Amino acid sequence: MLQVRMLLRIPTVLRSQELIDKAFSRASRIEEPYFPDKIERIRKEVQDRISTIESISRSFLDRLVKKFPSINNLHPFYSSLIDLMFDIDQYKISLSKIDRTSQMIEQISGEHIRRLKAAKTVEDANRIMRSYYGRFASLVHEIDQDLLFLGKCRDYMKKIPDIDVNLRTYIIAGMPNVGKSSLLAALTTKKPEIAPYPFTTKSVIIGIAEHGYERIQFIDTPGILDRDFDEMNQIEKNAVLALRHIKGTVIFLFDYSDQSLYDPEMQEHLYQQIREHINPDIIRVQTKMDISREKREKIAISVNSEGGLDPLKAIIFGRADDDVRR
Ligand SMILES: Nc1nc2c(ncn2[C@@H]2O[C@H](COP(=O)(O)OP(=O)(O)OP(=O)(O)O)[C@@H](O)[C@H]2O)c(=O)[nH]1
Repeated sequence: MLQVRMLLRIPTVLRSQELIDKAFSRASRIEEPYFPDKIERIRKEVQDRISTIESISRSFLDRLVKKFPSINNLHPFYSSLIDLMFDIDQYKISLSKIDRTSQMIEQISGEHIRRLKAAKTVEDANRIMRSYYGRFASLVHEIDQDLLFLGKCRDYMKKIPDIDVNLRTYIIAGMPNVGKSSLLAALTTKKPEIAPYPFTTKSVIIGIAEHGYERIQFIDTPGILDRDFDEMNQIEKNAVLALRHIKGTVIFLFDYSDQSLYDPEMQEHLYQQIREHINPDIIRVQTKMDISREKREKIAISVNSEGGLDPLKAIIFGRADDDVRR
């Protein structure tokens, strides 16, 4: 939970030009009407402008460095998802460049303010101001690609679902179109998604069921084909990472109906792969009983018929210690 909150608090990432415009526009509003002596007035004005630009830009950059989570502190499910989508080394490099730029802004601001103190004429002061604006803008432009990259990371991270690692959790898995999303919808408060064709679940989806005082978490994963991890597409990899890193019991759905897109052997093989290599805590469940010719598994359900989920609910909510895990 903590990790997700961290992700949600990451501030909007401005592009360089936006940051420069923001700082310059705030600085341009500064005027010092109270100094009778012109050079003193201009000196004070330029100094205040430099300090304003420094403080606006540095507070933004420092906040980014502070609020972007350190990959090492994230729950492995999140760090592996981020790793799947982005280059983790680039993530670290971009954050450290931003940190360094903030320090350099502090340094050039100090230097220019010192030079300003020695300025004798209004022209000198204005020249120092122009030099500062130029140096500042080029420093910020240098991190434009880093800001762009981190902005994309942020947008992605905000979409990662909010998994509560403290709740009892079931992860619904199986081949495409077996009825995973329908089961999630039937067991929880999550509205069903329209899923007319395979691979419709693109990322991990969470639903919660309230049972007495307990909140039970269900995680719907994208359908997986039975192939090596390296051959999988990003969507299937999402499912495998959820299965690998989220602690919980897997509900593996078998579809033996005529509607099934995959034959029983393929489904069995995928089941065995998950049980042996990813998570041994796994329950076999046959779905779509209302349109299946025969019952092949001990737990057989249907989301479409009255009481069709009872055999599974007895296990989950009744906590019946089952002999169904093989
Ligand atoms: N008759 C019947 N149809 C079902 C049942 N469960 C799911 N379906 C249908 O099967 C189709 C696929 O269901 P989904 O829940 O989208 O399957 P999924 O496994 O989440 O699919 P992907 O996300 O694409 O892997 C839909 O048309 C559902 O309406 C069931 O118990 N009985």
